[in-house]
Amino acid sequence: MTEAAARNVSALLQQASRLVASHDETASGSPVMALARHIGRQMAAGTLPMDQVEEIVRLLRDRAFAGRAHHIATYLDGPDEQAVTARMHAVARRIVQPDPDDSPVPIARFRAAIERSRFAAVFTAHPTFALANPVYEALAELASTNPAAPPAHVPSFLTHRRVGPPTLDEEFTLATQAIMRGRTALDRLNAILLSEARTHWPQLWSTLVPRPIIMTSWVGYDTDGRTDIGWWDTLRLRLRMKQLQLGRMHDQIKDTPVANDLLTRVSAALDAVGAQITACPTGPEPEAISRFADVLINRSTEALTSSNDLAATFSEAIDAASPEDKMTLAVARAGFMAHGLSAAHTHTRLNATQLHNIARQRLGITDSPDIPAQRRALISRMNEALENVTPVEIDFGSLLMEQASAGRLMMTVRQILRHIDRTSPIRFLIAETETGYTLLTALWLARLYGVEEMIEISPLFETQEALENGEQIIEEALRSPHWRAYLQRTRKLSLQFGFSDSGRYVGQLAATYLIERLRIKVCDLLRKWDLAFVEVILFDTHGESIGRGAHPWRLADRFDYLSPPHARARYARAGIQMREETAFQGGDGYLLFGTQPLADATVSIIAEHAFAATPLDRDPVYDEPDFSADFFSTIANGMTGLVEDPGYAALLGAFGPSLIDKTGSRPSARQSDASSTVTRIKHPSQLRAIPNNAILQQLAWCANTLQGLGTAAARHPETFEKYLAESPRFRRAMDFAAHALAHSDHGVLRGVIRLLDPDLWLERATTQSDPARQEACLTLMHGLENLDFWASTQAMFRRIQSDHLALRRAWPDAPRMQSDELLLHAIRIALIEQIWLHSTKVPYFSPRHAFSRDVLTLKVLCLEVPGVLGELEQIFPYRADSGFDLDFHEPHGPRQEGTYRREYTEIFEPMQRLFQMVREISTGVMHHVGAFG
Ligand SMILES: C=C(OP(=O)(O)O)C(=O)O
Repeated sequence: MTEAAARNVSALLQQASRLVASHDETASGSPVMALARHIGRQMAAGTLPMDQVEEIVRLLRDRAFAGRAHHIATYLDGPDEQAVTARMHAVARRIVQPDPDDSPVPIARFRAAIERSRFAAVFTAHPTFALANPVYEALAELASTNPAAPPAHVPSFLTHRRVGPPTLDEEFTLATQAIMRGRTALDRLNAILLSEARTHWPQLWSTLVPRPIIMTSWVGYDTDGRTDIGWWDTLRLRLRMKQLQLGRMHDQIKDTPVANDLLTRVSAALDAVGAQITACPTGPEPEAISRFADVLINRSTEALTSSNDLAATFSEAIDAASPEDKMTLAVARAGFMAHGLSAAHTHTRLNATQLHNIARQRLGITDSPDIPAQRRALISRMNEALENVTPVEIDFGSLLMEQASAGRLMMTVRQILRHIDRTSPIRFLIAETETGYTLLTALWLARLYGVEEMIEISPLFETQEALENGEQIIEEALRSPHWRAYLQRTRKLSLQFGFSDSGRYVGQLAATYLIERLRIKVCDLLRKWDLAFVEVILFDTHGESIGRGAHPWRLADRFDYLSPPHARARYARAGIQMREETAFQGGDGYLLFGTQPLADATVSIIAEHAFAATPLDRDPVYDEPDFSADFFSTIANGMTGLVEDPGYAALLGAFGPSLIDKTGSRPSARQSDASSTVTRIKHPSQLRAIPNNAILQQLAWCANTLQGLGTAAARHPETFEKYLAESPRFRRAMDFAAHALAHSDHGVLRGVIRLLDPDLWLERATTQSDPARQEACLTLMHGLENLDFWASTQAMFRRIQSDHLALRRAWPDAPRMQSDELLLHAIRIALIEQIWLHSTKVPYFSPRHAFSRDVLTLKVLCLEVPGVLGELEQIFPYRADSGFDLDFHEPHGPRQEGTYRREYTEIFEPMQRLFQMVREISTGVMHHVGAFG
């Protein structure tokens, strides 16, 4: 860093620290705005040139990056090799000997404990791939070195941003790299479980096939709200998973001489699967599909269609192996049998409306499931359909012709189960389920295609309606004899809870309370319907950030927060088996599997959680259910009020979306079958949860974690304080609020809102003596008047701030944003102002298509800078076209090159650089928050 930049950054940091120290919640102006103004003036005066700003931003970003690396290490309690091994051994010993003063359990009990999958890590492609891949890698590497403090030196990258959003294939590659590390960590755990067994049961241990923890993926199979994944993509990626699984096993056993038969079989299967992948179509082309069908179907025996096909050969090889090879083979078998013919299990997903569509098309059911009064009739019609349905055989031609997306997905599932892997069940997740009718429709469709026994139909509870009425939804289905028979046969009930969608509507803290309540009610329901023998699979799709339900400080706490010990104990007491599943989401979540030491540490903590004893511990918060109900419903009221506040949508839609890069192949808005895209956000539901939350983080107000909390705390100040100190469950929830407060600042939010206020620009125009500058401020004032964000955002700010003041009164020592982060925000406000002001210097141009001067102003105010610069490049071409150098069959004459070079160097290029820094700051903010979205 240059000396001048270093001087500037230290002066700015001092100012930011003074702001933090002043704790001035009540200041009527915005101190952050004052800092931003100071930066802006220095930039305009040239005492803080752009290259220094860039240096300062990178410095602050790198410090945040170092802090994040350290945070990941502490999140995993230090990925230290010895500690991880010790943790895994302790788990194994506890299973063998739950009571250290008693003798070991019989092998049958040990077998029952480890041969049941009790936890799944689900790798999802949620779009949180916010950083460039080498930056993620560096972050994981630094975290793996287990620094006792944030590292002093970090790799210097010009930018932490991606070049562009990842494609589905890239997401798949990143997911499978993480999954493979997870599998290696599972092997390590399984080896420890087996060696512990060997010391107790030297003759029998090698008959054990542990699978307590498994890996699962939905990358390529989750089609909820996206129309860009064709069934051929799903099949191709599913075959790739098979190839990875077989290849992995091949490598594990290739040096064990007794496994020759096995190796020959696996090599042949790999050849066949390779050919199937090569033949995969890339679109709905009948001839290509017919060729694919030939290879897929006619080589399926060679490619293996069940892991059981290898069971006998595996056992023979293990029996014949040397003691050392026995362990190698037993571990390989465990991983293979636990996952079937895939590197990870398969979760597919679609939206409830897609199922309703197919029922309308095929069964003529036109009533709307959204109208409660019509549901009883709908359900009875679906029961009739279930009664009368006759399974149909399909081929790829049927799939090719199918128009309904739900039909296509179920047929794809059928083809996987028929030709790729017959014995591994497939999860069928249904987003936005709000009625039991949806579940019965899925069952009807599964029965139609003959896959009922092999799919795990799972509602996803994520809307407010679903969280509040989840038990009625399940009971609606349970009243159907078909649904009960389905549960009895499969002996499983799968449920999914969406933490971020629910959190953004009712508030993150209220959502987890509702989810916990629902979990307990499901336990009661199963007993009521004599289905306590059914295993309950609870899949939590939380993300890595607090806004998406991830505990901010420790992975162990994250598990206890998602799945509170109290609820687990209720299941244990009712004798109901439970499998927990938890999401590791694309980009951020894969970091916890980003190197082998991190993956090992993560799996060891999962193992500790999965085998933790579940006594019905006394947590005082459960003694006062009235307090919890009132406290969390006050939060829900506060948040639902905010969600409906037009100022909130205006805030999210103003320039928030432009602060973040596109971070995945999934669109930011839910798409429907009849896809439509939203231009201006009128309601938060027009955004998906991740961008919604990411925008809040960038605007420095984690509203979805904080809103309503102040009012709730103010209603019960003493109880609030008491539970903060005494209740682990309550304390964990408040850790979310603490983290949110550490990364929220009312001054920044106020600053952003003030920026959108035409009054501010009028005031600035009034104080300007330079007529050009005055005109510039007035242009921005008019533009903001047209956008009309100001009145509603200011009203919304009053709502937020009054709740916040109540929270600070109830919790005076709650954390605050620190100076580095505050300074990043202040710089960004200054940069935004500079971009806006530069845009007013664009010379007159006649409107081109729909792009006029007014449109330019509006788009720049919403920071749609790349699009605007693209248009301006057409209007003011400043680059010579290489075509001008062609031979035009006369002597080469002069070219009027660079006509608009001045505009380029004085307006467009600075705007471009400023905007790049605006987005670079976003990566710094993300490092502080510890996640995207
Ligand atoms: C399931 C969720 O994510 P999404 O629906 O955005 O995939 C959620 O966590 O709310």
